[in-house]
Formats: sequence, structure tokens, C-alpha cells
Amino acid sequence: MAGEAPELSAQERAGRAFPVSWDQFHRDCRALTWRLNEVGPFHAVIAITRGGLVPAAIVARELGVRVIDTVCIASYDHDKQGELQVLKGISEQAMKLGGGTGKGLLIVDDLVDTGKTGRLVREMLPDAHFATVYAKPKGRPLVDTFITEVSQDTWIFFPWDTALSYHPPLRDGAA
Ligand SMILES: O=P(O)(O)OC[C@H]1O[C@H](OP(=O)(O)OP(=O)(O)O)[C@H](O)[C@@H]1O
Ligand SMILES: Nc1nc2[nH]cnc2c(=O)[nH]1
Ligand SMILES: [Mg+2]
Repeated sequence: MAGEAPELSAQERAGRAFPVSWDQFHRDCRALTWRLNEVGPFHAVIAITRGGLVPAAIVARELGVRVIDTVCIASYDHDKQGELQVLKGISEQAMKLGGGTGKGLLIVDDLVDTGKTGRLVREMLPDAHFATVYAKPKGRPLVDTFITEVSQDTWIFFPWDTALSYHPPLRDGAA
């Protein structure tokens, strides 16, 4: 409708940008693994797709875990969060490894923001260990182990979502 302010996306509301390079992400995943190594061993890693796939691969490699399962959840359409949809649940085999409650399983995601995604997976596996690379304050209480906290008004840009591009000089008005 005319005169109505357009709805801001989560990214626009965030205001601050936190771009992460592949190098930085790899280092942060390794740092996460150092912490997880003291908590394990784990029977399997459960990646929350899609963002959890990359850290799950790195963490599983470092921990020597070869059983990796996915729980496929869609919520953000680029940067607007809608209803959570479980597109694929945890496999029966992984459930069995976790004794039905997730004991000895490691859930991995790239980040927690509002915590909605993490909460849903925790409900599926209440006794699993939940690790993320980054955490925002609202989601932080849900996570057992994470590496870097960023403010709630920060939007994290991952290397798989971004590309190098020209940036105009500051004197020409670049932010
Ligand atoms: O704590 P929340 O507010 O629920 O947000 C965190 C979730 O949002 C992102 O996933 P997204 O839904 O964008 O899907 P993707 O992993 O496929 O990119 C991120 O990878 C987390 O899974
Ligand atoms: N890429 C990205 N996805 C998100 N989903 C929820 N919060 C974020 C964020 O800060 N960055
Ligand atoms: Mg995700």
C-alpha cells in the first residue's frame, strides 16, 4: 500500500556487517574443535543444513568422526525468517547411535541468531551436545559450545554466500 514503510529484512535491521573469510572460518572451526575435543568422544555429527554442513565437515575431520547425518531445516528466505520447516529429519540410524535422545551426538550449525532453529533441533535430541561457530545473545543460551559472540544487531556474511567485488574509496562516500 502507498505510504507504508517496506518491511525491513533481518539483515537490514541488523545494521552491522561481520564478513567472514574462508581462512577465518576454517580457523574458527578448528578453535571450536579444540573445545569439543574435551567434551567428546561423539558417535556422530548432525549437521543442521545448509549452514551447518561446512563447519560439520571441518569439525568431523578434526575429531575423526566419520558418521555424519543431516537435519534439513528451512527458515530464512535469504534474510527474512519465516515458519521453520523440517525438510528432512534425523535418520533412524543416527537416532539409534544417540540412544533415542541424542546422548553422545554432536549437533553442529554455523550460528544461532534468535535460537529458533537450534531450539527445534534440541527438542529432537535433548541429550546431544550443540555447537555453533558464532552466537548472538538471543540464541546463546541454547548452545553448549561456540567460539565468537556477535551482537544481536550484527549480520554475519559467510564466505559461501559472498564474492569479492569492487569497493569504492572512502573519499567517494563508501561506508
Ligand atoms: O537462530 P535462528 O534465528 O533460527 O537462525 C539461525 C539459523 O539461520 C541460518 O540458517 P538458514 O535458515 O538461513 O538456512 P541455511 O542454513 O540453509 O542458510 C543459520 O544457518 C542457522 O541455521
Ligand atoms: N548469513 C547469515 N544467516 C543468518 N541467519 C540468521 N542470522 C544470520 C546471520 O547473521 N547471517
Ligand atoms: Mg542454517
